[in-house]
Amino acid sequence: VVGGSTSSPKEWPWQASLQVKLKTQSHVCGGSIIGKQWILTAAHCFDDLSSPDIWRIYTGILNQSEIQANTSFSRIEKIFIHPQYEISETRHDIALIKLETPIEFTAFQGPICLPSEDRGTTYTNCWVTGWGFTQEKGEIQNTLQKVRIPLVPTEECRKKYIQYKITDQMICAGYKEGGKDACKGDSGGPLSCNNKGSWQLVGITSWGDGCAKKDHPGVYTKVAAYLYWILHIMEN
Ligand SMILES: O=C1CSc2cc(C(=O)N[C@@H](Cc3ccccc3)C(=O)NCCc3cc(Cl)ccc3-n3cnnn3)ccc2N1
Repeated sequence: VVGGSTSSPKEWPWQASLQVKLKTQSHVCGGSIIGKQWILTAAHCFDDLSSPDIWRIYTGILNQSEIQANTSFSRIEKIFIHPQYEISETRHDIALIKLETPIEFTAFQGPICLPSEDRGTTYTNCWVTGWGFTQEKGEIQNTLQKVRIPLVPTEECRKKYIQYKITDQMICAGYKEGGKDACKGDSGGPLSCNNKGSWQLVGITSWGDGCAKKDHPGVYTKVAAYLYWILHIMEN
């Protein structure tokens, strides 16, 4: 996250850190708890890391330094990639993770609501969170960062991204002057919006042209456009 600040404990209890252990272990993507056995994230996180066995899912943590050899984590039972997603494409950048065992909900880890039906609700209090870089040439942060970012109307976003396709299943967020944005390591994480006191998972951090550049908003998978897919997978 560029231009953000340090989060407090229990502020974003749905935020997960999706890590891969090969010879070494590292944070790869963010994710959001949407059920006791379910994490919603981005499909591109699994582009060449598709085996469930190499993943370690950490929930209820604020600092990466809390992760030691003896820190508990969840294993992946199954990864559901959206059927229309294509590797290194931007469309349908959404994936559901089913955990091997359900996690308990506490003040430190618990679910965020899925948005209600896509009725064009205007969200005015949206935040991006993650352990990603604070600048393009940066590094993974120890403490979970947060930044408030306004949504950008799709038509305006299309004007900024002429050479890309901004679909109706994407949502843009950013400041005209830049300076605040998601960045490397934040993808898969939540764009959380507080609507009348309840936090809703409006977007999944997906892609952008650089980080926090003027006239280059971040692009998020619009969760409301995938409600039927999400609920179908969770129910079956
Ligand atoms: O310990 C480490 C070493 S460095 C490192 C890099 C990344 C990374 O590039 N992630 C990409 C996505 C990715 C994930 C897995 C494999 C390959 C790529 C990302 O977050 N990308 C974020 C994409 C993005 C989204 C928005 Cl909304 C706005 C701006 C951007 N950015 C544009 N340029 N940089 N960020 C993830 C974890 C990492 N952990």
